[in-house]
Amino acid sequence: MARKKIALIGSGMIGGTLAHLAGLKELGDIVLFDIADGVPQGKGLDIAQSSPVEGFNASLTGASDYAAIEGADVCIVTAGVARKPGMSRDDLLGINLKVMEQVGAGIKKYAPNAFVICITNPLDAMVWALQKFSGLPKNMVVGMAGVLDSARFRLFLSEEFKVSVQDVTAFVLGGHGDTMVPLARYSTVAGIPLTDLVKMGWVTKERLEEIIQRTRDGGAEIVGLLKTGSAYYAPAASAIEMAESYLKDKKRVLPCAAHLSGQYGVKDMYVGVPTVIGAGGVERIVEIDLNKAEQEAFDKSVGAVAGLCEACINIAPALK
Ligand SMILES: NC(=O)C1=CN([C@@H]2O[C@H](COP(=O)(O)OP(=O)(O)OC[C@H]3O[C@@H](n4cnc5c(N)ncnc54)[C@H](O)[C@@H]3O)[C@@H](O)[C@H]2O)C=CC1
Ligand SMILES: O=C([O-])CC(=O)C(=O)O
Repeated sequence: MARKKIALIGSGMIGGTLAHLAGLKELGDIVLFDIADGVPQGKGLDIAQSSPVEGFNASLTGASDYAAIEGADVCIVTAGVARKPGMSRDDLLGINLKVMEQVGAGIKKYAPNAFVICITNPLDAMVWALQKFSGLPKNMVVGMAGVLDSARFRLFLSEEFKVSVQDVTAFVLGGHGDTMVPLARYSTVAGIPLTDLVKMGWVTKERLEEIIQRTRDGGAEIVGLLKTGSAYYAPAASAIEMAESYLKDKKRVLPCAAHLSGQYGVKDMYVGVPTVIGAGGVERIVEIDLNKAEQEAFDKSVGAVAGLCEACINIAPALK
């Protein structure tokens, strides 16, 4: 069986890490694309030279011409700019929207059958715009954020409880911004909801709220430490988990920014919700029951994303 083809559009910090992980996991042959000529070629060659040592088989090439992504099975988009200390993700909207227009045209022309995972920020608005610019089916274009935000929540919880990260599950819904909604009721340690763990005395409500706030600020915490850009190891690992679920038809239940057409009362927007990712792309949107407080927090987050989509339409009226 021929290998799958994975196109990485944007070969910066996340793009390079994606290429390394996709190689190590033998997900397929990898094409790195970037407008910075030499960077995708250099990173591709460097990672290819690690393959004899690591023992993986994959071709890694770099390109600055969209023709190189022709026939890709998966495209992972990180093209654009990342924030620096003092900026919010939303400050990136204007510049990254223009990048999404170019990327959308490239994917439409050369990889119309791909499963597309957008990572570029502000995530929910950028994936929404990318789907429209590319014209690909809505179930084949998805945004990565919930897996990362949930991974951060899981890590912080595992450290608090001194248990394995493997035994902690978490769901973070809503937009990938300050209004994201980490759901205590649907996050568990070995199947026990956090709300029960509060009753069992494992953690106080106040401490749990601190952990939830740290999760919401997870991206900013790393931007503040790095000073030159934002997180890339965990974001890359999260997108690879999504790509693998598609390529291997694993049907993982993962929180992703997915196109909603009435689910959760939301129409024609991308917002983080639990999804099933398999060979059919986003095969299902899982509609969980939200209590009043959870619904209010989700609605507030949806409102923030709607504002960003409006801002996109003001810049690019064709998105309407
Ligand atoms: N969704 C999420 O959870 C996360 C999103 N991000 C976002 O991912 C994006 C990428 O982050 P990094 O890889 O750290 O940034 P980076 O700056 O290291 O890489 C971005 C790359 O995009 C390239 N690029 C710029 N304009 C382009 C264009 N028109 N066409 C093709 N390539 C272009 C640049 O040359 C650069 O190599 C940022 O917008 C960042 O905010 C970062 C972490 C998590
Ligand atoms: O914080 C940022 O700018 C990058 C990001 O989205 C994250 O790490 O969650």
